[in-house]
Amino acid sequence: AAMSPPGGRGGSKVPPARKLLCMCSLSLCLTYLCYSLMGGTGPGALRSPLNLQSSPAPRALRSPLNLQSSPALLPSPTRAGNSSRRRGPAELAAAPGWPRTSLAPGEMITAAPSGAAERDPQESSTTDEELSRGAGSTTTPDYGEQRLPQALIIGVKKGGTRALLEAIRAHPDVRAVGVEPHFFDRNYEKGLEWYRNVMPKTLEGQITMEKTPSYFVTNEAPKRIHSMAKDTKLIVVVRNPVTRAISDYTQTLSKKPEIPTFEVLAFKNRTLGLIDASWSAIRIGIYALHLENWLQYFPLSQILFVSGERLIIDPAGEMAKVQDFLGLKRIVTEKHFYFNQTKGFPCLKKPEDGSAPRCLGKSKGRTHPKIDPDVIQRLRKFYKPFNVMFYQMTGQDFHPERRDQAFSDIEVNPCKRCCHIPTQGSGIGWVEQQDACAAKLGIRLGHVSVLWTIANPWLPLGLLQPPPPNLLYRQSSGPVEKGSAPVSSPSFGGPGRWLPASPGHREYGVCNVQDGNRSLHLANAGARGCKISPPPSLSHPSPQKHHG
Ligand SMILES: Nc1ncnc2c1ncn2[C@@H]1O[C@H](COP(=O)(O)OS(=O)(=O)O)[C@@H](OP(=O)(O)O)[C@H]1O
Repeated sequence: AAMSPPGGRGGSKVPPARKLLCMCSLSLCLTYLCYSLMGGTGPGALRSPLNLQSSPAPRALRSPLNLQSSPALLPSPTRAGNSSRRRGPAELAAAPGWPRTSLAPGEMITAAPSGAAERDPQESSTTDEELSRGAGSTTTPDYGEQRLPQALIIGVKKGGTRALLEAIRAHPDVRAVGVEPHFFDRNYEKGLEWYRNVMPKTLEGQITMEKTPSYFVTNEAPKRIHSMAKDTKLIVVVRNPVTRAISDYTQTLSKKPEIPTFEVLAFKNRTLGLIDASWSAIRIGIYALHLENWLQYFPLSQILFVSGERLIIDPAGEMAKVQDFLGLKRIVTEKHFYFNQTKGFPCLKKPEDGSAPRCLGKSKGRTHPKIDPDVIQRLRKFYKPFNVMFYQMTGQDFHPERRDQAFSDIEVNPCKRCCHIPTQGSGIGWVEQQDACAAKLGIRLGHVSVLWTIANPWLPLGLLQPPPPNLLYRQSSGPVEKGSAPVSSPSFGGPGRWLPASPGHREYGVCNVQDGNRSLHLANAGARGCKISPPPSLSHPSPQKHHG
Protein backbone atom coordinates (compact mmCIF):
# COMPACT_ATOMS: atom_id res chain seq x y z
CA ALA A 1 0.00 0.00 0.00
CA ALA A 2 1.21 3.43 -0.82
CA MET A 3 2.02 5.40 2.25
CA SER A 4 2.18 8.89 0.99
CA PRO A 5 2.41 11.75 3.42
CA PRO A 6 -0.69 13.67 4.40
CA GLY A 7 -2.11 15.59 1.53
CA GLY A 8 0.10 13.77 -0.91
CA ARG A 9 -2.70 12.90 -3.27
CA GLY A 10 -4.87 15.81 -2.61
CA GLY A 11 -4.47 17.38 -5.99
CA SER A 12 -5.29 14.38 -8.13
CA LYS A 13 -7.54 14.83 -11.10
CA VAL A 14 -11.19 14.10 -10.56
CA PRO A 15 -12.44 11.47 -12.99
CA PRO A 16 -15.76 12.15 -14.73
CA ALA A 17 -17.37 9.29 -12.87
CA ARG A 18 -16.54 10.94 -9.61
CA LYS A 19 -18.13 14.14 -10.81
CA LEU A 20 -21.36 12.29 -11.16
CA LEU A 21 -20.89 10.90 -7.75
CA CYS A 22 -20.35 14.37 -6.44
CA MET A 23 -23.72 15.26 -7.87
CA CYS A 24 -25.24 12.46 -5.87
CA SER A 25 -23.48 13.65 -2.78
CA LEU A 26 -24.64 17.12 -3.50
CA SER A 27 -28.17 15.88 -3.72
CA LEU A 28 -27.87 14.25 -0.33
CA CYS A 29 -26.27 17.29 1.16
CA LEU A 30 -28.85 19.62 -0.30
CA THR A 31 -31.57 17.51 1.10
CA TYR A 32 -29.94 17.62 4.45
CA LEU A 33 -29.52 21.36 4.21
CA CYS A 34 -33.08 21.85 3.16
CA TYR A 35 -34.14 19.69 5.99
CA SER A 36 -32.14 21.70 8.44
CA LEU A 37 -33.18 25.04 7.05
CA MET A 38 -36.77 24.43 6.19
CA GLY A 39 -37.65 22.17 9.00
CA GLY A 40 -38.79 19.13 7.12
CA THR A 41 -39.16 16.46 9.71
CA GLY A 42 -40.18 13.46 7.79
CA PRO A 43 -40.05 11.68 4.53
CA GLY A 44 -42.15 14.34 2.93
CA ALA A 45 -39.27 16.72 3.04
CA LEU A 46 -37.09 14.15 1.42
CA ARG A 47 -39.33 12.93 -1.27
CA SER A 48 -38.95 15.80 -3.60
CA PRO A 49 -35.33 15.56 -4.43
CA LEU A 50 -35.68 17.26 -7.73
CA ASN A 51 -36.98 20.31 -6.06
CA LEU A 52 -33.93 20.45 -3.93
CA GLN A 53 -31.45 20.71 -6.66
CA SER A 54 -31.53 24.43 -6.67
CA SER A 55 -30.97 24.70 -2.97
CA PRO A 56 -28.17 27.06 -2.13
CA ALA A 57 -24.91 26.79 -0.29
CA PRO A 58 -23.91 23.21 -0.64
CA ARG A 59 -20.55 23.79 0.95
CA ALA A 60 -22.14 25.05 4.07
CA LEU A 61 -23.35 21.52 4.57
CA ARG A 62 -19.98 20.17 5.06
CA SER A 63 -19.07 21.95 8.20
CA PRO A 64 -21.83 20.65 10.41
CA LEU A 65 -20.67 17.18 9.60
CA ASN A 66 -17.17 17.89 10.57
CA LEU A 67 -17.65 16.46 13.95
CA GLN A 68 -15.21 16.33 16.72
CA SER A 69 -17.11 13.63 18.41
CA SER A 70 -15.53 10.74 20.07
CA PRO A 71 -16.16 8.27 22.74
CA ALA A 72 -15.40 9.20 26.23
CA LEU A 73 -13.88 6.37 28.04
CA LEU A 74 -11.02 4.14 27.37
CA PRO A 75 -9.12 1.40 28.97
CA SER A 76 -6.49 2.54 31.31
CA PRO A 77 -3.06 2.65 29.75
CA THR A 78 -1.67 1.60 33.09
CA ARG A 79 -3.74 -1.51 33.02
CA ALA A 80 -2.80 -2.07 29.49
CA GLY A 81 0.78 -1.94 30.54
CA ASN A 82 0.21 -4.47 33.25
CA SER A 83 -1.46 -6.85 30.97
CA SER A 84 1.08 -6.62 28.28
CA ARG A 85 4.03 -8.54 29.44
CA ARG A 86 6.42 -9.37 26.66
CA ARG A 87 5.67 -12.46 24.73
CA GLY A 88 7.81 -14.28 22.28
CA PRO A 89 6.72 -14.86 18.72
CA ALA A 90 6.02 -18.49 19.41
CA GLU A 91 3.85 -17.62 22.32
CA LEU A 92 2.11 -14.99 20.29
CA ALA A 93 1.42 -17.36 17.48
CA ALA A 94 0.04 -19.90 19.88
CA ALA A 95 -1.93 -17.36 21.85
CA PRO A 96 -5.62 -17.83 21.47
CA GLY A 97 -5.75 -14.12 21.36
CA TRP A 98 -6.99 -12.28 24.33
CA PRO A 99 -7.45 -8.57 24.56
CA ARG A 100 -4.16 -7.21 25.71
CA THR A 101 -6.02 -4.40 27.37
CA SER A 102 -7.95 -5.35 30.38
CA LEU A 103 -11.44 -4.02 30.28
CA ALA A 104 -12.89 -5.27 33.48
CA PRO A 105 -15.76 -3.17 34.77
CA GLY A 106 -14.59 0.06 36.23
CA GLU A 107 -11.17 -0.18 34.74
CA MET A 108 -11.70 2.70 32.46
CA ILE A 109 -10.11 6.07 32.51
CA THR A 110 -12.03 9.20 31.98
CA ALA A 111 -10.88 11.23 29.11
CA ALA A 112 -10.21 14.88 28.93
CA PRO A 113 -12.75 16.96 27.09
CA SER A 114 -11.77 17.65 23.53
CA GLY A 115 -12.84 21.23 23.61
CA ALA A 116 -14.74 20.78 20.41
CA ALA A 117 -17.09 23.62 19.76
CA GLU A 118 -20.18 21.52 19.90
CA ARG A 119 -23.43 22.18 21.51
CA ASP A 120 -22.63 19.21 23.67
CA PRO A 121 -18.90 19.38 23.95
CA GLN A 122 -17.66 16.10 22.68
CA GLU A 123 -15.63 13.94 24.86
CA SER A 124 -12.24 12.75 23.97
CA SER A 125 -11.18 9.20 24.48
CA THR A 126 -7.53 9.71 24.05
CA THR A 127 -5.54 12.62 25.21
CA ASP A 128 -2.52 13.81 23.37
CA GLU A 129 -0.44 13.06 26.44
CA GLU A 130 -1.60 9.49 26.42
CA LEU A 131 -0.62 9.17 22.82
CA SER A 132 2.73 10.82 23.24
CA ARG A 133 3.35 8.55 26.20
CA GLY A 134 2.75 5.77 23.78
CA ALA A 135 -0.45 4.61 25.34
CA GLY A 136 -1.24 2.78 22.21
CA SER A 137 1.93 0.85 22.26
CA THR A 138 1.98 -0.13 25.89
CA THR A 139 0.86 -3.51 24.72
CA THR A 140 3.53 -3.69 22.10
CA PRO A 141 6.07 -6.43 22.34
CA ASP A 142 9.62 -5.59 21.43
CA TYR A 143 9.71 -7.51 18.23
CA GLY A 144 8.12 -6.99 14.89
CA GLU A 145 7.57 -3.64 13.33
CA GLN A 146 5.24 -0.78 13.91
CA ARG A 147 3.09 -0.47 10.83
CA LEU A 148 0.33 1.76 9.70
CA PRO A 149 -3.05 0.11 10.16
CA GLN A 150 -4.46 -2.00 7.39
CA ALA A 151 -7.92 -1.94 8.88
CA LEU A 152 -9.83 0.68 10.81
CA ILE A 153 -12.99 0.73 12.81
CA ILE A 154 -14.24 4.12 11.72
CA GLY A 155 -17.53 4.32 13.57
CA VAL A 156 -20.08 4.87 14.61
CA LYS A 157 -19.83 6.45 17.97
CA LYS A 158 -21.83 4.40 20.50
CA GLY A 159 -22.36 1.72 17.92
CA GLY A 160 -20.45 -0.96 19.77
CA THR A 161 -17.00 -0.14 18.46
CA ARG A 162 -15.21 -0.98 21.68
CA ALA A 163 -16.88 -4.36 21.90
CA LEU A 164 -15.88 -5.08 18.34
CA LEU A 165 -12.29 -3.97 18.77
CA GLU A 166 -11.84 -6.00 21.91
CA ALA A 167 -13.34 -9.04 20.28
CA ILE A 168 -11.16 -8.81 17.20
CA ARG A 169 -8.12 -8.28 19.36
CA ALA A 170 -8.73 -11.74 20.66
CA HIS A 171 -7.49 -12.92 17.31
CA PRO A 172 -3.79 -13.76 17.35
CA ASP A 173 -3.29 -12.19 13.95
CA VAL A 174 -4.61 -8.82 15.01
CA ARG A 175 -2.82 -6.15 16.97
CA ALA A 176 -4.68 -3.01 17.85
CA VAL A 177 -4.15 0.21 19.67
CA GLY A 178 -6.08 0.38 22.90
CA VAL A 179 -6.64 4.10 22.76
CA GLU A 180 -8.24 6.03 19.98
CA PRO A 181 -5.49 7.79 18.04
CA HIS A 182 -7.83 10.29 16.36
CA PHE A 183 -5.22 10.65 13.69
CA PHE A 184 -7.47 11.36 10.74
CA ASP A 185 -9.51 13.93 12.56
CA ARG A 186 -7.50 15.67 15.27
CA ASN A 187 -3.89 14.66 14.89
CA TYR A 188 -3.41 14.57 11.18
CA GLU A 189 -0.91 17.37 11.11
CA LYS A 190 1.38 15.25 13.25
CA GLY A 191 2.08 13.13 10.23
CA LEU A 192 2.12 9.47 9.39
CA GLU A 193 5.27 8.76 11.35
CA TRP A 194 3.55 9.91 14.50
CA TYR A 195 0.65 7.68 13.62
CA ARG A 196 2.89 4.72 12.95
CA ASN A 197 4.57 5.21 16.30
CA VAL A 198 1.24 4.95 18.01
CA MET A 199 0.75 1.49 16.57
CA PRO A 200 1.74 -1.75 18.24
CA LYS A 201 4.47 -3.82 16.71
CA THR A 202 3.33 -6.61 14.50
CA LEU A 203 4.87 -9.62 12.95
CA GLU A 204 4.63 -10.30 9.27
CA GLY A 205 1.09 -11.31 8.44
CA GLN A 206 -0.51 -9.72 11.45
CA ILE A 207 -3.02 -6.97 10.94
CA THR A 208 -2.65 -3.63 12.66
CA MET A 209 -5.89 -1.96 13.65
CA GLU A 210 -7.26 0.96 15.52
CA LYS A 211 -10.70 2.35 16.20
CA THR A 212 -11.73 5.96 16.25
CA PRO A 213 -15.49 6.25 15.83
CA SER A 214 -15.43 9.92 14.97
CA TYR A 215 -13.74 9.19 11.65
CA PHE A 216 -17.07 8.18 10.19
CA VAL A 217 -18.41 11.71 10.54
CA THR A 218 -15.18 13.53 9.73
CA ASN A 219 -15.27 14.99 6.27
CA GLU A 220 -11.58 14.80 5.65
CA ALA A 221 -11.13 11.28 6.95
CA PRO A 222 -11.97 9.32 3.78
CA LYS A 223 -9.59 11.30 1.65
CA ARG A 224 -6.85 11.13 4.23
CA ILE A 225 -7.21 7.42 4.77
CA HIS A 226 -7.29 6.85 1.06
CA SER A 227 -4.15 8.87 0.74
CA MET A 228 -2.46 6.72 3.38
CA ALA A 229 -3.46 3.46 1.73
CA LYS A 230 -6.29 3.09 -0.67
CA ASP A 231 -6.74 -0.57 0.22
CA THR A 232 -7.40 0.14 3.89
CA LYS A 233 -10.27 -1.97 5.11
CA LEU A 234 -12.96 -0.05 6.89
CA ILE A 235 -15.41 -1.32 9.45
CA VAL A 236 -18.48 0.56 10.57
CA VAL A 237 -20.59 -0.64 13.45
CA VAL A 238 -24.06 0.70 12.91
CA ARG A 239 -26.78 0.85 15.45
CA ASN A 240 -30.33 2.02 15.40
CA PRO A 241 -29.77 5.76 15.15
CA VAL A 242 -32.46 6.59 17.68
CA THR A 243 -30.93 4.36 20.32
CA ARG A 244 -27.51 5.54 19.28
CA ALA A 245 -28.57 9.13 19.86
CA ILE A 246 -29.90 8.28 23.29
CA SER A 247 -26.72 6.39 24.11
CA ASP A 248 -24.69 9.36 22.98
CA TYR A 249 -26.77 11.66 25.11
CA THR A 250 -26.49 9.28 28.07
CA GLN A 251 -22.75 9.44 27.82
CA THR A 252 -22.73 13.21 27.83
CA LEU A 253 -25.20 13.25 30.68
CA SER A 254 -22.96 11.03 32.74
CA LYS A 255 -20.28 13.69 32.51
CA LYS A 256 -22.52 16.70 32.66
CA PRO A 257 -25.62 15.99 34.68
CA GLU A 258 -26.73 19.58 34.24
CA ILE A 259 -27.39 19.41 30.51
CA PRO A 260 -30.97 19.80 29.29
CA THR A 261 -33.12 16.77 28.73
CA PHE A 262 -32.84 14.71 25.60
CA GLU A 263 -36.27 15.90 24.54
CA VAL A 264 -35.19 19.51 24.78
CA LEU A 265 -32.00 18.98 22.83
CA ALA A 266 -33.59 16.83 20.16
CA PHE A 267 -35.98 19.48 18.92
CA LYS A 268 -35.54 22.82 17.34
CA ASN A 269 -39.18 23.36 17.90
CA ARG A 270 -41.05 20.69 19.74
CA THR A 271 -44.48 22.05 18.96
CA LEU A 272 -43.75 21.90 15.29
CA GLY A 273 -41.99 18.60 15.74
CA LEU A 274 -38.86 20.06 14.23
CA ILE A 275 -35.91 17.80 14.94
CA ASP A 276 -32.61 19.51 15.53
CA ALA A 277 -30.43 17.74 13.02
CA SER A 278 -27.54 19.98 13.92
CA TRP A 279 -27.24 18.35 17.30
CA SER A 280 -24.41 15.88 16.93
CA ALA A 281 -26.30 13.15 18.76
CA ILE A 282 -28.89 13.32 16.00
CA ARG A 283 -26.60 14.13 13.12
CA ILE A 284 -24.24 11.22 13.59
CA GLY A 285 -27.14 8.84 13.00
CA ILE A 286 -27.80 10.12 9.49
CA TYR A 287 -25.63 7.33 8.21
CA ALA A 288 -26.48 7.70 4.55
CA LEU A 289 -25.20 11.21 4.54
CA HIS A 290 -21.85 10.33 6.04
CA LEU A 291 -21.49 7.21 3.97
CA GLU A 292 -21.75 9.26 0.80
CA ASN A 293 -18.53 10.89 1.74
CA TRP A 294 -16.73 7.57 2.15
CA LEU A 295 -18.03 6.14 -1.06
CA GLN A 296 -16.30 8.86 -2.96
CA TYR A 297 -13.03 7.24 -2.00
CA PHE A 298 -13.74 3.64 -1.15
CA PRO A 299 -15.82 0.99 -2.89
CA LEU A 300 -18.47 -0.67 -0.82
CA SER A 301 -16.54 -3.89 -0.99
CA GLN A 302 -13.92 -2.30 1.21
CA ILE A 303 -16.37 -1.33 3.91
CA LEU A 304 -17.89 -3.80 6.30
CA PHE A 305 -21.02 -2.85 8.16
CA VAL A 306 -21.40 -4.62 11.43
CA SER A 307 -24.72 -4.55 13.18
CA GLY A 308 -24.35 -3.14 16.66
CA GLU A 309 -27.51 -4.99 17.66
CA ARG A 310 -26.27 -8.32 16.38
CA LEU A 311 -22.94 -7.76 18.01
CA ILE A 312 -24.81 -8.09 21.28
CA ILE A 313 -27.14 -10.95 20.47
CA ASP A 314 -24.82 -12.90 18.21
CA PRO A 315 -21.27 -11.68 18.72
CA ALA A 316 -19.72 -14.80 17.25
CA GLY A 317 -21.81 -14.44 14.10
CA GLU A 318 -20.73 -10.86 13.60
CA MET A 319 -17.15 -11.77 14.37
CA ALA A 320 -17.24 -14.43 11.70
CA LYS A 321 -18.10 -11.75 9.18
CA VAL A 322 -15.41 -9.47 10.49
CA GLN A 323 -12.76 -12.17 10.30
CA ASP A 324 -13.82 -13.11 6.79
CA PHE A 325 -13.68 -9.50 5.77
CA LEU A 326 -10.20 -9.11 7.18
CA GLY A 327 -9.07 -12.31 5.51
CA LEU A 328 -8.47 -13.96 8.86
CA LYS A 329 -9.07 -17.49 9.94
CA ARG A 330 -12.20 -17.75 12.02
CA ILE A 331 -10.55 -18.10 15.36
CA VAL A 332 -12.81 -15.89 17.44
CA THR A 333 -15.91 -18.00 17.78
CA GLU A 334 -18.78 -18.56 20.18
CA LYS A 335 -16.25 -20.13 22.50
CA HIS A 336 -14.89 -16.66 23.14
CA PHE A 337 -18.15 -15.22 24.35
CA TYR A 338 -20.23 -15.64 27.39
CA PHE A 339 -23.44 -13.76 27.96
CA ASN A 340 -23.30 -12.13 31.33
CA GLN A 341 -26.84 -11.77 32.64
CA THR A 342 -25.89 -9.14 35.18
CA LYS A 343 -24.08 -7.01 32.67
CA GLY A 344 -26.69 -7.76 30.05
CA PHE A 345 -24.01 -8.13 27.41
CA PRO A 346 -21.67 -10.70 26.05
CA CYS A 347 -18.31 -10.74 27.73
CA LEU A 348 -15.09 -12.17 26.41
CA LYS A 349 -13.51 -15.28 27.76
CA LYS A 350 -10.48 -17.32 27.01
CA PRO A 351 -11.75 -20.58 25.73
CA GLU A 352 -8.60 -22.47 26.61
CA ASP A 353 -8.48 -21.70 30.29
CA GLY A 354 -10.97 -21.29 33.04
CA SER A 355 -10.30 -17.62 33.68
CA ALA A 356 -13.29 -15.40 34.35
CA PRO A 357 -14.92 -13.73 31.38
CA ARG A 358 -14.17 -10.09 31.05
CA CYS A 359 -16.87 -7.60 30.39
CA LEU A 360 -16.54 -4.09 29.08
CA GLY A 361 -16.53 -1.34 31.65
CA LYS A 362 -19.32 0.63 33.23
CA SER A 363 -19.31 3.15 30.44
CA LYS A 364 -20.56 0.47 28.08
CA GLY A 365 -24.10 -0.56 28.64
CA ARG A 366 -25.23 2.41 30.65
CA THR A 367 -28.84 2.63 31.65
CA HIS A 368 -30.50 5.08 29.31
CA PRO A 369 -32.85 7.72 30.66
CA LYS A 370 -36.46 7.19 29.85
CA ILE A 371 -37.39 9.18 26.80
CA ASP A 372 -40.89 10.32 25.93
CA PRO A 373 -42.27 7.69 23.50
CA ASP A 374 -43.64 10.44 21.32
CA VAL A 375 -40.16 11.82 20.91
CA ILE A 376 -38.89 8.38 20.01
CA GLN A 377 -41.62 8.09 17.41
CA ARG A 378 -40.73 11.41 15.91
CA LEU A 379 -37.11 10.50 15.76
CA ARG A 380 -37.92 7.22 14.08
CA LYS A 381 -39.90 9.09 11.52
CA PHE A 382 -37.07 11.49 11.06
CA TYR A 383 -34.51 8.76 10.51
CA LYS A 384 -36.66 6.46 8.46
CA PRO A 385 -35.88 7.87 5.02
CA PHE A 386 -32.23 8.16 5.85
CA ASN A 387 -32.21 4.58 7.06
CA VAL A 388 -33.90 3.39 3.92
CA MET A 389 -31.37 5.28 1.91
CA PHE A 390 -28.64 3.67 3.93
CA TYR A 391 -30.07 0.23 3.25
CA GLN A 392 -30.16 1.07 -0.41
CA MET A 393 -26.61 2.23 -0.39
CA THR A 394 -25.21 -0.69 1.50
CA GLY A 395 -27.53 -3.35 0.17
CA GLN A 396 -27.75 -4.64 3.71
CA ASP A 397 -30.54 -5.02 6.19
CA PHE A 398 -29.99 -3.99 9.73
CA HIS A 399 -32.70 -5.72 11.61
CA PRO A 400 -32.55 -5.39 15.29
CA GLU A 401 -33.22 -8.63 16.97
CA ARG A 402 -33.29 -7.48 20.48
CA ARG A 403 -33.31 -4.12 22.04
CA ASP A 404 -33.44 -1.65 19.22
CA GLN A 405 -36.78 -1.87 17.59
CA ALA A 406 -36.82 1.12 15.35
CA PHE A 407 -34.89 -0.43 12.52
CA SER A 408 -37.60 -3.04 12.21
CA ASP A 409 -40.15 -0.30 11.63
CA ILE A 410 -38.67 0.05 8.27
CA GLU A 411 -39.58 -2.23 5.54
CA VAL A 412 -36.09 -2.85 4.43
CA ASN A 413 -36.79 -4.18 1.04
CA PRO A 414 -40.42 -3.82 0.20
CA CYS A 415 -39.59 -4.79 -3.31
CA LYS A 416 -41.33 -8.04 -3.98
CA ARG A 417 -39.83 -8.49 -7.38
CA CYS A 418 -36.27 -7.55 -7.81
CA CYS A 419 -33.77 -8.10 -10.45
CA HIS A 420 -30.22 -7.22 -10.58
CA ILE A 421 -28.61 -5.86 -13.66
CA PRO A 422 -25.00 -6.56 -13.00
CA THR A 423 -23.37 -4.48 -15.65
CA GLN A 424 -23.86 -1.03 -16.85
CA GLY A 425 -23.35 -0.20 -20.44
CA SER A 426 -25.04 0.92 -23.53
CA GLY A 427 -24.62 -1.81 -26.08
CA ILE A 428 -26.54 -4.91 -26.93
CA GLY A 429 -25.58 -6.47 -23.64
CA TRP A 430 -27.26 -3.73 -21.78
CA VAL A 431 -30.42 -4.02 -23.83
CA GLU A 432 -30.47 -7.71 -23.12
CA GLN A 433 -30.02 -7.08 -19.47
CA GLN A 434 -32.97 -4.77 -19.47
CA ASP A 435 -35.08 -7.25 -21.37
CA ALA A 436 -34.07 -10.04 -19.07
CA CYS A 437 -34.93 -7.94 -16.10
CA ALA A 438 -38.31 -7.08 -17.46
CA ALA A 439 -38.96 -10.70 -18.40
CA LYS A 440 -38.01 -11.88 -14.97
CA LEU A 441 -40.38 -9.42 -13.48
CA GLY A 442 -43.13 -10.44 -15.80
CA ILE A 443 -43.62 -6.97 -17.09
CA ARG A 444 -43.39 -5.27 -20.37
CA LEU A 445 -40.51 -2.93 -20.49
CA GLY A 446 -42.62 -0.21 -21.93
CA HIS A 447 -44.55 -0.06 -18.74
CA VAL A 448 -41.62 0.32 -16.51
CA SER A 449 -40.18 3.54 -15.43
CA VAL A 450 -36.51 3.05 -15.12
CA LEU A 451 -35.20 5.13 -12.35
CA TRP A 452 -31.51 5.32 -12.02
CA THR A 453 -30.06 5.48 -8.62
CA ILE A 454 -26.96 6.92 -10.13
CA ALA A 455 -28.92 9.81 -11.46
CA ASN A 456 -30.46 10.78 -8.23
CA PRO A 457 -30.05 8.82 -5.07
CA TRP A 458 -33.27 10.09 -3.68
CA LEU A 459 -35.45 8.54 -6.28
CA PRO A 460 -35.38 5.01 -5.00
CA LEU A 461 -35.95 6.44 -1.61
CA GLY A 462 -39.02 8.14 -2.90
CA LEU A 463 -40.17 4.90 -4.34
CA LEU A 464 -39.93 3.13 -1.08
CA GLN A 465 -42.52 5.52 0.15
CA PRO A 466 -45.84 6.15 -1.52
CA PRO A 467 -44.72 8.50 -4.24
CA PRO A 468 -45.89 12.03 -3.76
CA PRO A 469 -47.91 13.49 -6.59
CA ASN A 470 -45.04 15.61 -7.72
CA LEU A 471 -42.57 12.80 -7.97
CA LEU A 472 -41.08 12.90 -11.35
CA TYR A 473 -40.00 9.77 -12.87
CA ARG A 474 -38.59 8.85 -16.06
CA GLN A 475 -40.08 7.45 -19.17
CA SER A 476 -43.03 5.34 -18.44
CA SER A 477 -45.83 5.88 -20.88
CA GLY A 478 -43.89 4.95 -23.93
CA PRO A 479 -41.37 2.24 -24.43
CA VAL A 480 -38.44 2.65 -22.20
CA GLU A 481 -35.45 3.67 -24.14
CA LYS A 482 -33.74 0.42 -24.24
CA GLY A 483 -30.04 0.60 -24.12
CA SER A 484 -29.94 4.04 -22.64
CA ALA A 485 -27.20 4.33 -20.15
CA PRO A 486 -27.87 7.01 -17.63
CA VAL A 487 -24.30 7.50 -16.70
CA SER A 488 -23.49 8.47 -20.24
CA SER A 489 -25.66 11.48 -19.93
CA PRO A 490 -24.26 14.68 -18.63
CA SER A 491 -27.57 15.61 -17.14
CA PHE A 492 -29.33 14.33 -14.12
CA GLY A 493 -31.63 11.55 -15.02
CA GLY A 494 -29.76 10.54 -18.08
CA PRO A 495 -31.25 10.58 -21.51
CA GLY A 496 -34.95 10.60 -21.75
CA ARG A 497 -37.52 12.78 -20.19
CA TRP A 498 -38.66 12.89 -16.66
CA LEU A 499 -42.40 12.69 -16.62
CA PRO A 500 -44.74 13.56 -13.86
CA ALA A 501 -46.54 10.69 -12.25
CA SER A 502 -49.91 10.15 -13.78
CA PRO A 503 -52.68 7.56 -13.63
CA GLY A 504 -51.28 6.22 -16.86
CA HIS A 505 -48.52 4.57 -14.97
CA ARG A 506 -49.51 1.06 -14.28
CA GLU A 507 -46.42 0.20 -12.37
CA TYR A 508 -43.06 1.54 -11.79
CA GLY A 509 -39.74 0.11 -11.06
CA VAL A 510 -36.18 0.74 -10.34
CA CYS A 511 -33.53 -1.01 -12.28
CA ASN A 512 -30.19 -0.57 -10.77
CA VAL A 513 -27.05 -0.94 -12.65
CA GLN A 514 -23.80 -2.07 -11.33
CA ASP A 515 -20.30 -2.20 -12.53
CA GLY A 516 -16.95 -1.75 -11.04
CA ASN A 517 -17.13 1.94 -11.62
CA ARG A 518 -16.95 3.84 -8.41
CA SER A 519 -19.47 6.33 -9.56
CA LEU A 520 -22.07 3.64 -9.54
CA HIS A 521 -21.80 2.94 -5.90
CA LEU A 522 -25.36 3.84 -5.21
CA ALA A 523 -26.48 1.43 -7.82
CA ASN A 524 -24.15 -1.12 -6.38
CA ALA A 525 -25.77 -0.62 -3.10
CA GLY A 526 -29.13 -1.07 -4.59
CA ALA A 527 -27.97 -4.19 -6.27
CA ARG A 528 -31.15 -5.80 -5.16
CA GLY A 529 -31.96 -4.21 -8.39
CA CYS A 530 -35.19 -3.73 -9.98
CA LYS A 531 -38.11 -2.90 -7.84
CA ILE A 532 -41.59 -3.18 -9.12
CA SER A 533 -44.65 -2.27 -7.23
CA PRO A 534 -47.82 -0.34 -7.85
CA PRO A 535 -47.62 3.34 -7.10
CA PRO A 536 -49.79 3.50 -4.02
CA SER A 537 -50.90 7.01 -4.75
CA LEU A 538 -52.41 6.00 -8.05
CA SER A 539 -55.59 4.06 -8.32
CA HIS A 540 -55.85 1.47 -10.98
CA PRO A 541 -56.85 -2.15 -10.99
CA SER A 542 -54.35 -4.29 -9.20
CA PRO A 543 -51.20 -3.91 -11.23
CA GLN A 544 -49.72 -6.84 -9.37
CA LYS A 545 -51.61 -9.22 -11.57
CA HIS A 546 -49.42 -8.19 -14.48
CA HIS A 547 -46.45 -9.37 -12.61
CA GLY A 548 -47.46 -12.95 -12.49
N1 LIG B 1 -20.28 -6.73 24.78
C1 LIG B 1 -20.69 -5.49 25.04
N2 LIG B 1 -20.55 -4.97 26.26
C2 LIG B 1 -20.96 -3.72 26.51
N3 LIG B 1 -21.51 -2.89 25.60
C3 LIG B 1 -21.66 -3.38 24.36
C4 LIG B 1 -21.28 -4.68 24.03
N4 LIG B 1 -21.56 -4.88 22.74
C5 LIG B 1 -22.11 -3.76 22.29
N5 LIG B 1 -22.17 -2.84 23.27
C6 LIG B 1 -22.74 -1.53 23.10
O1 LIG B 1 -21.65 -0.66 22.85
C7 LIG B 1 -22.13 0.63 23.13
C8 LIG B 1 -20.98 1.57 23.23
O2 LIG B 1 -20.50 1.73 21.93
P1 LIG B 1 -19.03 2.15 21.61
O3 LIG B 1 -18.08 1.21 22.22
O4 LIG B 1 -18.93 2.32 20.13
O5 LIG B 1 -18.96 3.54 22.33
S1 LIG B 1 -17.88 4.64 22.10
O6 LIG B 1 -18.26 5.39 20.91
O7 LIG B 1 -16.58 4.01 21.97
O8 LIG B 1 -17.99 5.47 23.32
C9 LIG B 1 -22.92 0.47 24.39
O9 LIG B 1 -23.92 1.44 24.38
P2 LIG B 1 -24.81 1.80 25.67
O10 LIG B 1 -25.57 0.53 25.99
O11 LIG B 1 -25.70 2.87 25.24
O12 LIG B 1 -23.87 2.18 26.73
C10 LIG B 1 -23.45 -0.95 24.30
O13 LIG B 1 -24.82 -1.00 24.04
